[in-house]
Amino acid sequence: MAIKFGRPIELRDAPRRQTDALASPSLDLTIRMRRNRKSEWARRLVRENVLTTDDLIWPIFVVDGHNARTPVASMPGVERLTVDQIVRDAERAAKLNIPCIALFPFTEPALRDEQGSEALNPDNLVCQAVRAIKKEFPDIGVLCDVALDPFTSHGHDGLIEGGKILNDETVAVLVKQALTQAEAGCDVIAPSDMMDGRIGAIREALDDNGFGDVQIMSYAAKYASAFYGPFRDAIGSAKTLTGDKRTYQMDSANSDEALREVELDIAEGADMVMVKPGMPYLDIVRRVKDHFAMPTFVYQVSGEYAMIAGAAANGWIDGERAMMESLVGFKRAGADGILTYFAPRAAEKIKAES
Ligand SMILES: NCc1[nH]cc(CCC(=O)O)c1CC(=O)O
Ligand SMILES: [Mg+2]
Repeated sequence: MAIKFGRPIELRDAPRRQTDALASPSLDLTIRMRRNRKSEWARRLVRENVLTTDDLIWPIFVVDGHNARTPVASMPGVERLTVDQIVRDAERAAKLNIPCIALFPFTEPALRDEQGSEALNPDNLVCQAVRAIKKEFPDIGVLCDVALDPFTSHGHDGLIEGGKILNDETVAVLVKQALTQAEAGCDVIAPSDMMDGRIGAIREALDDNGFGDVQIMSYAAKYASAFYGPFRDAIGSAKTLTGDKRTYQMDSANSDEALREVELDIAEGADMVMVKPGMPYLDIVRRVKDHFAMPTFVYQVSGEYAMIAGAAANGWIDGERAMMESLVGFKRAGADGILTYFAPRAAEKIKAES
Protein backbone atom coordinates (compact mmCIF):
# COMPACT_ATOMS: atom_id res chain seq x y z
CA MET A 1 0.00 0.00 0.00
CA ALA A 2 1.41 3.34 -0.98
CA ILE A 3 1.24 5.92 1.75
CA LYS A 4 1.34 9.65 1.46
CA PHE A 5 0.91 12.09 4.31
CA GLY A 6 -0.30 9.29 6.60
CA ARG A 7 -3.16 8.27 4.25
CA PRO A 8 -2.98 5.31 1.89
CA ILE A 9 -2.93 6.65 -1.67
CA GLU A 10 -5.61 4.09 -2.68
CA LEU A 11 -8.00 5.82 -0.30
CA ARG A 12 -7.23 9.32 -1.37
CA ASP A 13 -10.52 9.75 -3.23
CA ALA A 14 -12.63 8.15 -0.52
CA PRO A 15 -14.84 10.63 1.25
CA ARG A 16 -13.12 12.00 4.31
CA ARG A 17 -14.91 12.35 7.55
CA GLN A 18 -15.81 15.97 7.87
CA THR A 19 -14.05 17.38 10.86
CA ASP A 20 -13.85 20.82 12.15
CA ALA A 21 -10.18 21.02 12.97
CA LEU A 22 -10.75 23.63 15.58
CA ALA A 23 -13.69 21.98 17.34
CA SER A 24 -12.14 18.47 17.21
CA PRO A 25 -8.42 18.19 16.63
CA SER A 26 -8.49 14.45 15.84
CA LEU A 27 -6.76 13.48 12.59
CA ASP A 28 -8.29 10.87 10.32
CA LEU A 29 -5.30 8.55 10.37
CA THR A 30 -5.62 4.87 9.47
CA ILE A 31 -2.00 4.28 10.26
CA ARG A 32 -0.42 5.44 13.46
CA MET A 33 3.23 4.49 13.87
CA ARG A 34 3.14 5.19 17.57
CA ARG A 35 0.92 2.13 18.26
CA ASN A 36 3.98 -0.13 18.05
CA ARG A 37 5.87 2.08 20.48
CA LYS A 38 3.21 2.32 23.16
CA SER A 39 4.97 0.21 25.79
CA GLU A 40 8.21 -1.59 26.43
CA TRP A 41 6.83 -5.05 25.56
CA ALA A 42 5.49 -3.73 22.24
CA ARG A 43 8.80 -2.06 21.42
CA ARG A 44 10.65 -5.29 22.24
CA LEU A 45 8.32 -7.22 19.97
CA VAL A 46 9.07 -5.15 16.87
CA ARG A 47 12.74 -4.48 17.61
CA GLU A 48 14.83 -5.18 14.50
CA ASN A 49 18.37 -5.32 15.87
CA VAL A 50 19.71 -6.63 19.13
CA LEU A 51 23.19 -6.28 20.59
CA THR A 52 24.44 -9.39 22.38
CA THR A 53 27.72 -10.17 24.12
CA ASP A 54 28.57 -12.35 21.10
CA ASP A 55 28.99 -9.16 19.08
CA LEU A 56 31.86 -7.79 21.16
CA ILE A 57 35.65 -7.79 20.79
CA TRP A 58 37.46 -6.09 23.67
CA PRO A 59 40.70 -4.20 22.84
CA ILE A 60 43.18 -4.16 25.74
CA PHE A 61 46.51 -2.31 26.15
CA VAL A 62 49.50 -4.23 27.51
CA VAL A 63 52.38 -2.61 29.39
CA ASP A 64 55.55 -3.98 30.97
CA GLY A 65 55.73 -4.50 34.74
CA HIS A 66 53.90 -6.34 37.50
CA ASN A 67 50.50 -5.96 39.05
CA ALA A 68 49.89 -2.48 37.65
CA ARG A 69 47.04 -0.71 35.89
CA THR A 70 47.70 2.80 34.63
CA PRO A 71 44.90 5.00 33.30
CA VAL A 72 45.00 6.39 29.77
CA ALA A 73 44.18 10.07 30.29
CA SER A 74 42.44 10.61 26.97
CA MET A 75 40.30 7.47 27.39
CA PRO A 76 38.46 7.77 30.72
CA GLY A 77 37.86 4.29 32.11
CA VAL A 78 40.56 2.59 30.00
CA GLU A 79 43.88 1.42 31.46
CA ARG A 80 47.16 -0.10 30.35
CA LEU A 81 47.61 -3.45 32.05
CA THR A 82 50.58 -5.59 32.95
CA VAL A 83 50.41 -9.20 31.77
CA ASP A 84 49.18 -10.57 35.12
CA GLN A 85 46.34 -8.01 35.08
CA ILE A 86 45.48 -8.88 31.48
CA VAL A 87 44.85 -12.42 32.63
CA ARG A 88 42.41 -11.03 35.23
CA ASP A 89 40.59 -9.11 32.51
CA ALA A 90 40.56 -12.19 30.30
CA GLU A 91 38.76 -13.93 33.14
CA ARG A 92 36.32 -11.02 33.34
CA ALA A 93 35.75 -11.30 29.57
CA ALA A 94 35.13 -15.03 29.86
CA LYS A 95 32.62 -14.52 32.68
CA LEU A 96 30.85 -11.84 30.64
CA ASN A 97 30.69 -14.17 27.65
CA ILE A 98 32.77 -11.83 25.47
CA PRO A 99 34.12 -14.11 22.73
CA CYS A 100 37.38 -12.38 21.89
CA ILE A 101 39.95 -9.88 23.16
CA ALA A 102 42.40 -7.83 21.09
CA LEU A 103 45.90 -6.93 22.33
CA PHE A 104 47.87 -3.72 21.77
CA PRO A 105 51.27 -3.11 23.37
CA PHE A 106 52.82 -0.02 24.90
CA THR A 107 56.47 -0.62 24.00
CA GLU A 108 59.18 0.94 26.15
CA PRO A 109 60.75 3.79 24.13
CA ALA A 110 64.20 2.18 24.57
CA LEU A 111 62.93 -0.89 22.70
CA ARG A 112 61.68 1.08 19.70
CA ASP A 113 63.84 1.45 16.61
CA GLU A 114 63.60 2.43 12.94
CA GLN A 115 62.76 -1.14 11.89
CA GLY A 116 60.35 -1.99 14.70
CA SER A 117 62.50 -5.04 15.53
CA GLU A 118 60.73 -5.67 18.83
CA ALA A 119 57.70 -6.78 16.77
CA LEU A 120 59.64 -9.94 15.94
CA ASN A 121 60.76 -10.71 19.48
CA PRO A 122 58.98 -13.95 20.47
CA ASP A 123 59.08 -12.69 24.05
CA ASN A 124 57.62 -9.25 23.43
CA LEU A 125 54.70 -8.04 25.53
CA VAL A 126 52.02 -9.16 23.13
CA CYS A 127 53.45 -12.68 22.89
CA GLN A 128 53.79 -12.88 26.68
CA ALA A 129 50.19 -11.78 27.09
CA VAL A 130 48.92 -14.27 24.49
CA ARG A 131 50.69 -17.17 26.20
CA ALA A 132 49.49 -16.12 29.66
CA ILE A 133 45.86 -15.77 28.54
CA LYS A 134 45.85 -18.99 26.54
CA LYS A 135 47.33 -20.91 29.46
CA GLU A 136 44.57 -19.84 31.86
CA PHE A 137 41.65 -19.32 29.51
CA PRO A 138 42.18 -21.38 26.35
CA ASP A 139 38.55 -20.92 25.27
CA ILE A 140 38.65 -17.19 24.82
CA GLY A 141 39.63 -15.88 21.37
CA VAL A 142 42.79 -13.76 21.19
CA LEU A 143 43.29 -11.33 18.32
CA CYS A 144 46.65 -9.67 17.60
CA ASP A 145 47.18 -6.53 15.59
CA VAL A 146 49.81 -6.77 12.87
CA ALA A 147 51.57 -3.44 12.14
CA LEU A 148 54.86 -1.93 13.20
CA ASP A 149 53.70 1.34 14.78
CA PRO A 150 53.88 0.24 18.44
CA PHE A 151 57.51 -0.74 17.82
CA THR A 152 58.96 1.94 15.53
CA SER A 153 60.75 5.05 16.77
CA HIS A 154 58.93 7.09 14.07
CA GLY A 155 55.46 5.71 14.88
CA HIS A 156 54.68 4.54 11.34
CA ASP A 157 53.18 1.14 10.54
CA GLY A 158 55.95 0.24 8.12
CA LEU A 159 59.60 0.68 7.18
CA ILE A 160 60.64 4.12 5.97
CA GLU A 161 63.24 5.11 3.43
CA GLY A 162 63.74 8.71 2.37
CA GLY A 163 60.45 9.69 4.01
CA LYS A 164 58.53 6.99 2.11
CA ILE A 165 56.77 4.03 3.65
CA LEU A 166 58.04 0.98 1.76
CA ASN A 167 55.32 -1.48 0.83
CA ASP A 168 56.84 -4.80 -0.13
CA GLU A 169 59.74 -4.61 2.32
CA THR A 170 57.23 -3.88 5.10
CA VAL A 171 55.07 -6.85 4.08
CA ALA A 172 58.09 -9.14 4.49
CA VAL A 173 58.45 -7.96 8.11
CA LEU A 174 54.71 -8.17 8.80
CA VAL A 175 54.74 -11.79 7.67
CA LYS A 176 57.39 -12.53 10.31
CA GLN A 177 55.42 -10.57 12.93
CA ALA A 178 52.29 -12.60 12.15
CA LEU A 179 54.22 -15.88 12.44
CA THR A 180 55.70 -14.77 15.77
CA GLN A 181 52.21 -14.08 17.10
CA ALA A 182 50.82 -17.34 15.71
CA GLU A 183 53.65 -19.24 17.41
CA ALA A 184 52.70 -17.58 20.71
CA GLY A 185 49.17 -18.96 20.30
CA CYS A 186 47.23 -16.10 18.77
CA ASP A 187 43.91 -17.18 17.22
CA VAL A 188 43.21 -14.26 14.88
CA ILE A 189 45.81 -12.25 13.00
CA ALA A 190 44.54 -8.75 12.29
CA PRO A 191 46.74 -6.72 9.94
CA SER A 192 46.03 -3.02 10.48
CA ASP A 193 48.90 -1.61 8.41
CA MET A 194 47.15 -1.07 5.04
CA MET A 195 50.12 -2.25 2.96
CA ASP A 196 49.07 -3.75 -0.38
CA GLY A 197 49.30 -7.53 -0.64
CA ARG A 198 49.89 -8.30 3.03
CA ILE A 199 46.86 -10.54 3.47
CA GLY A 200 47.95 -12.93 0.73
CA ALA A 201 51.54 -13.00 1.95
CA ILE A 202 50.51 -13.65 5.57
CA ARG A 203 47.99 -16.35 4.58
CA GLU A 204 50.62 -18.19 2.59
CA ALA A 205 53.17 -18.03 5.39
CA LEU A 206 50.65 -19.18 8.01
CA ASP A 207 49.64 -22.13 5.84
CA ASP A 208 53.25 -23.07 5.06
CA ASN A 209 54.15 -23.07 8.74
CA GLY A 210 51.37 -25.23 10.11
CA PHE A 211 49.04 -22.42 11.13
CA GLY A 212 46.25 -23.27 8.74
CA ASP A 213 43.66 -22.77 11.48
CA VAL A 214 44.75 -19.27 12.40
CA GLN A 215 42.14 -16.83 11.11
CA ILE A 216 42.79 -13.48 9.46
CA MET A 217 40.63 -10.47 10.22
CA SER A 218 41.72 -7.81 7.81
CA TYR A 219 41.54 -4.12 8.63
CA ALA A 220 40.44 -3.91 5.01
CA ALA A 221 38.94 -0.42 4.80
CA LYS A 222 40.95 1.60 7.25
CA TYR A 223 40.83 5.36 6.93
CA ALA A 224 43.46 7.98 7.81
CA SER A 225 41.53 9.34 10.78
CA ALA A 226 41.79 11.98 13.46
CA PHE A 227 39.86 9.61 15.72
CA TYR A 228 42.94 7.46 16.44
CA GLY A 229 44.47 10.18 18.64
CA PRO A 230 43.81 8.66 22.08
CA PHE A 231 45.01 5.22 20.91
CA ARG A 232 48.33 6.76 19.96
CA ASP A 233 48.53 8.19 23.49
CA ALA A 234 47.78 4.75 24.88
CA ILE A 235 50.54 2.99 22.95
CA GLY A 236 52.91 5.94 23.24
CA SER A 237 53.30 6.78 19.54
CA ALA A 238 51.45 10.13 19.55
CA LYS A 239 54.50 12.22 20.35
CA THR A 240 56.92 10.39 18.10
CA LEU A 241 54.77 10.04 14.98
CA THR A 242 56.31 12.00 12.13
CA GLY A 243 53.80 13.31 9.59
CA ASP A 244 50.61 11.38 8.93
CA LYS A 245 49.50 8.04 7.49
CA ARG A 246 47.76 9.28 4.36
CA THR A 247 49.99 7.43 1.90
CA TYR A 248 48.72 4.10 3.20
CA GLN A 249 45.45 4.64 5.08
CA MET A 250 42.38 5.64 3.05
CA ASP A 251 41.07 9.10 2.27
CA SER A 252 37.93 9.73 4.31
CA ALA A 253 36.14 11.13 1.25
CA ASN A 254 36.14 7.75 -0.51
CA SER A 255 33.58 4.96 -0.56
CA ASP A 256 33.94 2.92 -3.79
CA GLU A 257 37.62 2.55 -2.96
CA ALA A 258 36.66 0.72 0.24
CA LEU A 259 34.90 -1.93 -1.85
CA ARG A 260 38.05 -2.46 -3.92
CA GLU A 261 40.17 -2.78 -0.76
CA VAL A 262 37.76 -5.30 0.75
CA GLU A 263 37.48 -7.26 -2.49
CA LEU A 264 41.26 -7.65 -2.69
CA ASP A 265 41.58 -8.79 0.92
CA ILE A 266 38.84 -11.38 0.46
CA ALA A 267 40.57 -12.64 -2.70
CA GLU A 268 43.85 -12.86 -0.78
CA GLY A 269 42.29 -15.00 1.94
CA ALA A 270 40.79 -12.81 4.67
CA ASP A 271 38.27 -14.76 6.77
CA MET A 272 36.69 -11.61 8.18
CA VAL A 273 36.87 -8.00 7.11
CA MET A 274 36.76 -4.79 9.11
CA VAL A 275 35.86 -1.16 8.57
CA LYS A 276 37.60 1.43 10.73
CA PRO A 277 36.74 3.91 12.30
CA GLY A 278 33.09 3.14 13.04
CA MET A 279 30.61 5.93 13.65
CA PRO A 280 31.73 8.27 10.83
CA TYR A 281 31.83 5.29 8.41
CA LEU A 282 28.52 3.47 8.98
CA ASP A 283 27.72 3.88 5.28
CA ILE A 284 30.87 1.89 4.46
CA VAL A 285 29.87 -0.88 6.87
CA ARG A 286 26.50 -1.15 5.14
CA ARG A 287 27.98 -1.16 1.64
CA VAL A 288 30.61 -3.77 2.52
CA LYS A 289 28.07 -6.06 4.18
CA ASP A 290 25.57 -5.78 1.32
CA HIS A 291 28.21 -6.20 -1.37
CA PHE A 292 30.22 -9.13 -0.04
CA ALA A 293 28.05 -10.87 2.59
CA MET A 294 31.26 -11.53 4.53
CA PRO A 295 31.65 -11.61 8.30
CA THR A 296 31.97 -7.85 8.67
CA PHE A 297 33.42 -6.09 11.69
CA VAL A 298 33.70 -2.48 12.69
CA TYR A 299 36.13 -0.77 15.06
CA GLN A 300 34.67 1.89 17.33
CA VAL A 301 38.03 3.57 17.75
CA SER A 302 39.63 5.40 20.64
CA GLY A 303 38.45 8.88 19.59
CA GLU A 304 34.85 7.70 19.34
CA TYR A 305 35.17 6.17 22.79
CA ALA A 306 36.72 9.39 24.11
CA MET A 307 33.89 11.53 22.70
CA ILE A 308 31.24 9.50 24.48
CA ALA A 309 33.17 8.82 27.69
CA GLY A 310 34.41 12.41 27.87
CA ALA A 311 30.99 13.96 27.31
CA ALA A 312 29.47 11.57 29.85
CA ALA A 313 32.16 12.41 32.42
CA ASN A 314 31.19 16.06 32.03
CA GLY A 315 27.53 15.27 32.51
CA TRP A 316 26.71 16.42 28.98
CA ILE A 317 25.19 13.13 27.83
CA ASP A 318 23.92 9.96 29.45
CA GLY A 319 27.01 7.76 28.92
CA GLU A 320 25.30 4.38 29.30
CA ARG A 321 22.56 5.20 26.84
CA ALA A 322 24.94 6.81 24.34
CA MET A 323 27.15 3.71 24.56
CA MET A 324 24.29 1.32 23.81
CA GLU A 325 22.85 3.56 21.09
CA SER A 326 26.21 3.76 19.33
CA LEU A 327 26.68 -0.02 19.52
CA VAL A 328 23.24 -0.97 18.19
CA GLY A 329 23.88 1.56 15.40
CA PHE A 330 26.70 -0.69 14.20
CA LYS A 331 24.38 -3.68 14.18
CA ARG A 332 21.79 -1.70 12.22
CA ALA A 333 24.49 -0.80 9.69
CA GLY A 334 25.15 -4.51 9.15
CA ALA A 335 28.12 -5.27 11.38
CA ASP A 336 28.50 -8.81 12.68
CA GLY A 337 30.77 -7.66 15.48
CA ILE A 338 32.30 -4.58 17.05
CA LEU A 339 35.74 -3.88 18.47
CA THR A 340 34.99 -1.46 21.27
CA TYR A 341 36.57 -0.24 24.49
CA PHE A 342 33.03 -0.31 25.89
CA ALA A 343 32.95 -4.12 25.56
CA PRO A 344 33.05 -5.00 29.30
CA ARG A 345 30.61 -2.26 30.29
CA ALA A 346 28.20 -3.09 27.48
CA ALA A 347 28.42 -6.80 28.33
CA GLU A 348 27.68 -6.05 31.98
CA LYS A 349 24.64 -4.02 30.99
CA ILE A 350 23.40 -6.73 28.62
CA LYS A 351 23.87 -9.34 31.34
CA ALA A 352 22.09 -7.27 33.97
CA GLU A 353 19.09 -6.76 31.70
CA SER A 354 18.67 -10.34 30.50
N1 LIG B 1 48.12 0.32 13.05
C1 LIG B 1 47.89 0.61 14.34
C2 LIG B 1 46.51 0.77 14.83
N2 LIG B 1 45.74 -0.29 15.16
C3 LIG B 1 44.56 0.21 15.69
C4 LIG B 1 44.63 1.60 15.66
C5 LIG B 1 43.63 2.60 16.17
C6 LIG B 1 42.68 2.11 17.19
C7 LIG B 1 41.98 3.17 17.94
O1 LIG B 1 42.10 4.39 17.67
O2 LIG B 1 41.25 2.80 18.85
C8 LIG B 1 45.84 1.96 15.10
C9 LIG B 1 46.27 3.39 14.98
C10 LIG B 1 46.77 3.92 13.72
O3 LIG B 1 46.60 3.36 12.65
O4 LIG B 1 47.42 4.96 13.81
MG1 LIG C 1 44.48 -3.17 1.04
